[in-house]
Amino acid sequence: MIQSFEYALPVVLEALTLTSAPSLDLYTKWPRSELETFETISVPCFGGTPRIHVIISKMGRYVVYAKERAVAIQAVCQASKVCQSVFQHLVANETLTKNDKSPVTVADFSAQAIVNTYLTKAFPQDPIVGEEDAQDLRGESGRMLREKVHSLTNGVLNDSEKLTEDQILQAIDRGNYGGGAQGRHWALDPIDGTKGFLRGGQYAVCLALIVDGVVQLGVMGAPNLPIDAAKPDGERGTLFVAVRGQGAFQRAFSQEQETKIHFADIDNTHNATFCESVEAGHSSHDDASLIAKELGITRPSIRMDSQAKYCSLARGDADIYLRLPTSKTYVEKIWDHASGNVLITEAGGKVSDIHGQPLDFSVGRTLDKNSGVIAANATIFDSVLAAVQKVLNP
Ligand SMILES: Nc1ncnc2c1ncn2[C@@H]1O[C@H](COP(=O)(O)O)[C@@H](OP(=O)(O)O)[C@H]1O
Ligand SMILES: [Mg+2]
Ligand SMILES: [Mg+2]
Ligand SMILES: [Mg+2]
Repeated sequence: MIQSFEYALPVVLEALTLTSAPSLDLYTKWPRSELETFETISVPCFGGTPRIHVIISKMGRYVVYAKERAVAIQAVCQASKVCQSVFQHLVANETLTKNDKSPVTVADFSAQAIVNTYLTKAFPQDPIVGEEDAQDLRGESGRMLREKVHSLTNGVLNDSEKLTEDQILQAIDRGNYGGGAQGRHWALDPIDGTKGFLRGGQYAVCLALIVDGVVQLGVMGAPNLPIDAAKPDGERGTLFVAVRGQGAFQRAFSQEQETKIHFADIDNTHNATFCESVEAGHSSHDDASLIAKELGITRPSIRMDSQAKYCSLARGDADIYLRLPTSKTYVEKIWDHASGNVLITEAGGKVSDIHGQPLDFSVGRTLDKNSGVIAANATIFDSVLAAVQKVLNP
């Protein structure tokens, strides 16, 4: 614990100069009395130097989110490991069909148990909105799955962190928070794109920190995404990180050095590439092709599962993401978009729903006030929105 302002100041400045101006603005608002709540931790840092010490605050408002960033990265990396190993050994009875007919696997449950365990250890007061719950793992009918999730989860946690079956069920069910507009909570999709995961396509472990209804931090692990889209057969396993006001970064799973990422330069939609879900039931392919025509796009769409689409845009592999409603009743979930949302804005993009409204993460577990999603480079966003509105006439 650092007690003295004089000692803390240079280290605070060192930490803040690593980030962009908004964080420096935060410093000026920092009440002197709160300096006593700082602690020093070691985190992977941006571009080059392997590790530095930074100061963090335990007070929600004035943090640079250094500890949150480091913990989220560790949790997502460990959960991604489980997904990778499960994929190689998944057997038929390790996948269930949920009430909404969507699939869930032992990897989804284990990834949620792992991330929630790390979050709870580091931030015991923070509630979590997680996609899965442990209902199907309880009782005699859930025994086989429960045992499998138990061994997978403990396979990743180190000796001092090992959990009993009951503790694993509790960890998963810590994701039952209702969300809302006040305070901090995490949003977790342990595997986004479970269908992609099952077919060997793209999927992502997606974790976001939401504070007073606004996404502040997003970390995504995409185990099947090539580190360089220009080398599709090259190394796979890419981690994406964004903190509001501090930029967007990617790194390989295999190393800690991060690279700053940004949308591709584009000023005309004719030259754009757009991406959409593989599943026509998640986003209307027919409407997307009409919108593409309206925008003068000639390149075929990139169909990709999961929030890897947001990642692809953020590093310039594609320019537009269209998620166009296929039914009037489906409501998007916050865990399907929270981490992608901050990644897009930090990489120079804009996100809205089909009405042009920002995604509202303050209304609970769902994006109840929104319909569909559009993301694009800020330079062409207005043209894309206009085309969406012309075609859908929402
Ligand atoms: N009718 C629907 N419309 C839009 N999204 C849907 C949907 N049914 C399911 N989804 C969501 O689509 C997500 C996958 O998105 P994508 O098509 O971009 O890969 C799923 O996440 P999970 O795989 O985490 O369940 C699920 O939450
Ligand atoms: Mg699901
Ligand atoms: Mg999802
Ligand atoms: Mg999921």
